[in-house]
Amino acid sequence: MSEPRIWAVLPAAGVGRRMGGPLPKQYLPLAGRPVIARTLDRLLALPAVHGAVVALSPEDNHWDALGYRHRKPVHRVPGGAERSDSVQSVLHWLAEQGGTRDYALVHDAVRPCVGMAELERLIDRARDERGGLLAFPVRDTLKRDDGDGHVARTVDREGLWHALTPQLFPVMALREALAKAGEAGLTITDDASAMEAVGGRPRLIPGEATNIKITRPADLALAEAILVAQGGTGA
Ligand SMILES: Nc1ccn([C@@H]2O[C@H](COP(=O)(O)OP(=O)(O)OP(=O)(O)O)[C@@H](O)[C@H]2O)c(=O)n1
Ligand SMILES: C[C@](O)(CO)[C@H](O)COP(=O)(O)O
Repeated sequence: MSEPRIWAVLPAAGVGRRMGGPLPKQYLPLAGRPVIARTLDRLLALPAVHGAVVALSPEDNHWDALGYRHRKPVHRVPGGAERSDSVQSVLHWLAEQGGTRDYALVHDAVRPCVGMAELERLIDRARDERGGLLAFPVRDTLKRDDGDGHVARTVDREGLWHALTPQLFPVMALREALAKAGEAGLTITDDASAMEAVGGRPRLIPGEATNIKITRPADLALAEAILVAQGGTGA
């Protein structure tokens, strides 16, 4: 029997409401190369990653124009209404293609600054049933508001982490967890929260604050500065 493979799973079917503008943010140029192409380049550079599956909006008319090519396989599937639906669509496809023993390395298409060291750390430490996610501890003092623009109290930040992507889980376990969370009507903003909802305790693997998600316009300049600092703006 062949070894289980790791697939990069890229939810890329969002419209970028907070970014605004006509072009979805995953296709915006970042230091001269589209965001999604930079993200794919980094994930596919990992020897442990077999290939990628990208979830695109059914209305997407930008992917083909991108002409993304790689020596590893890159597949596309239709995404869904929510990020979790897009991830689920990829997992269904992988299961249908015989990937029931494989792993999903789920990564936002709009996190192009993910570093090779943190990627390798996640794969080294979380390639098992428990799985894991990149994250970093909350550094700032946290305030709870009173709903009227004033501080109600300061929140203890001890033990709180920012959840990043990638997040690494077995394809079938994540598929089942997302289905159960959906049936229960839970709001699932990341893949780990679906695993948690069915009793999982994913590993927190130290990630970098530079692994930002491009969400708002100012994030583009920040991402470019991070790429320059990493020495990684080459197209
Ligand atoms: N129905 C959706 C919604 C989001 N995503 C993807 O999930 C990632 C993280 O989501 P987010 O930053 O929230 O992207 P958008 O949904 O595009 O942004 P916004 O919430 O501002 O509209 C992005 O790569 C986005 O394309 C997806 O595949 N399918
Ligand atoms: C998946 C994610 O990027 C982890 O931080 C995040 O949960 C997406 O959150 P958003 O609020 O939908 O942008």
